[in-house]
Amino acid sequence: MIQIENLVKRYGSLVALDHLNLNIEEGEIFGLLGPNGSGKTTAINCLLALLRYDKGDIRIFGKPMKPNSYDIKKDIGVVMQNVAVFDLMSVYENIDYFCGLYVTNKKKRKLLVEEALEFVGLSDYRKMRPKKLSGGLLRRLNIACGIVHKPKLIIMDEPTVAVDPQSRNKILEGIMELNRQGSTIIYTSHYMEEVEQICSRIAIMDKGRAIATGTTEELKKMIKTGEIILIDAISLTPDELARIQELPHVYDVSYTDHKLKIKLSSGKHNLVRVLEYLQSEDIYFGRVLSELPTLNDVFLEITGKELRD
Ligand SMILES: Nc1ncnc2c1ncn2[C@@H]1O[C@H](COP(=O)(O)OP(=O)(O)OP(=O)(O)O)[C@@H](O)[C@H]1O
Repeated sequence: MIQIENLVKRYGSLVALDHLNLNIEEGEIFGLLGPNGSGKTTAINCLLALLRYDKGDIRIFGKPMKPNSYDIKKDIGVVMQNVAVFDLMSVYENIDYFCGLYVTNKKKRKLLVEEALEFVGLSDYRKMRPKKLSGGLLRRLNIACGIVHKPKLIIMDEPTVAVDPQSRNKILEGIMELNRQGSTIIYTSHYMEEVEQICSRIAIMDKGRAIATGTTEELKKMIKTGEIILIDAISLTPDELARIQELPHVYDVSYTDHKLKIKLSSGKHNLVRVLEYLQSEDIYFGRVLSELPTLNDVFLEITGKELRD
């Protein structure tokens, strides 16, 4: 559905997109995950031909995307990072206005606006002006305006930033529902939990490049870490620490403030082996946690820095 090839965008001497390559298939919820400044919004703006770029090719629905590609644009719904609605119009009028940009038939429009209101849970707020809505409800209105015409492709740029948990869940459920109804979705975020929860495939972005692309499982298999064991309230001698380092699959051990963190590659019985060793040496310990790697670990291992700010 979308092909981005070798996309380069510079702002003066700053390279915001550095030969970005992406391939997005019909039916996906495709996540662009990256820290602030990694180039997600720039990529979206180039994709929508809102921003000129220096090099590269963008094709949507098999056709080259240009600023005047209205035949392509009519099938795209956009929910931008900054809320863009009219303060002097009510909730209903706002959604109706955006719908009217695509749908001229009044009857059909009324039906679509009612559906969008229901969909984002704003039916009871239809007469309210946007200024009276809470931050979360305002975001939901922003979404309703972007999706009301039922586009084939929906692009959402960080729609849950600074949103309360209730609205966030509503938004995430809504995105999955839109996808079930047939829309392909591109979703940018710097929240790895959200992206893991809803996206069928993810491109991890850093410094304007997609440094890894795949399903959550595929991304996690790209790194050495298969399991992380955390043990609290433990006292170890340097010898004992060295023995733990030698256990099978262990490749990194850190020990500070009586907290032990062991990184292991995937393998059966990793935790059992560690616990058996501690027991055999009569070493006391507190809480034990065994965690699977997160997308933050993927980012950390590939870039050497944390995904979180
Ligand atoms: N109009 C602009 N002029 C100059 N530099 C810009 C402009 N827009 C973005 N940049 C820079 O380009 C880089 C990529 O920014 P972009 O907004 O695309 O990142 P992002 O991943 O969307 O970040 P965020 O999550 O903060 O929105 C950043 O270093 C940013 O400072």
